[in-house]
Amino acid sequence: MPAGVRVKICGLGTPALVEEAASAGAAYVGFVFFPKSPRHLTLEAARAAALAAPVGVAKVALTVNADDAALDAITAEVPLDMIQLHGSESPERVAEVRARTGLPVMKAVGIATADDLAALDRYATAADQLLVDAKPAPGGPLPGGNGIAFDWTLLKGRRWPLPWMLAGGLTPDNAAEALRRTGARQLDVSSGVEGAPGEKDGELIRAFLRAAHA
Ligand SMILES: O=C(O)c1ccccc1N[C@@H]1O[C@H](COP(=O)(O)O)[C@@H](O)[C@H]1O
Repeated sequence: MPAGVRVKICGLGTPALVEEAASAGAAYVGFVFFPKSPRHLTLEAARAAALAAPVGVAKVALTVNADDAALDAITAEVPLDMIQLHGSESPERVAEVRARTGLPVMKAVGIATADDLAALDRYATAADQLLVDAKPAPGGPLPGGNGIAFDWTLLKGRRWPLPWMLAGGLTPDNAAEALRRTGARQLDVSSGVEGAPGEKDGELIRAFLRAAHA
């Protein structure tokens, strides 16, 4: 198991869960701003949760094709360290968001087949990090957070000149295998540490972090 693995726990909704994730060793905590998601937060709730993050734990806002007004409202209210773009934002839009917010941007790309990997290269100069996630089923309500894994063998021999995270269907039971099989040094998990959609489970969060850091 590689040392120094960094884990993002996404879709946290309360200060207590942020504290729990941080004390279990999360490097990033994620807050979802997407009304169709069961993890969507009001600005007020996100602010309270973000303020509970200890120094050194990166606070990430997840948005999906957010316009400037939405980004301005989020960044004005919530103390943040990174923006995660999880929609169909172009490389140009990634650069705009980076310039507008003054924050590093992580761009998510959905993978189902080898053909999807080319999209990652398009963001290599615009984004600060890449998030390699499973592609959602066609017509699905959420572009992520679906608990679906993709074929990790597609990543064999693939590397990018910027930090990247693996996401999609990760759980405490498959985190170690995911690290081993993909060479990822960062993992992002949401539904795999929930007891029900949108309901984070402290024991699952701790189990995931134990598995990733073992
Ligand atoms: O978590 C959500 O509700 C969500 C909504 C819209 C876009 C992305 C979302 N989550 C991200 O999806 C991946 C994978 O999640 P999962 O572990 O398979 O549930 C992860 O990067 C989340 O940040």
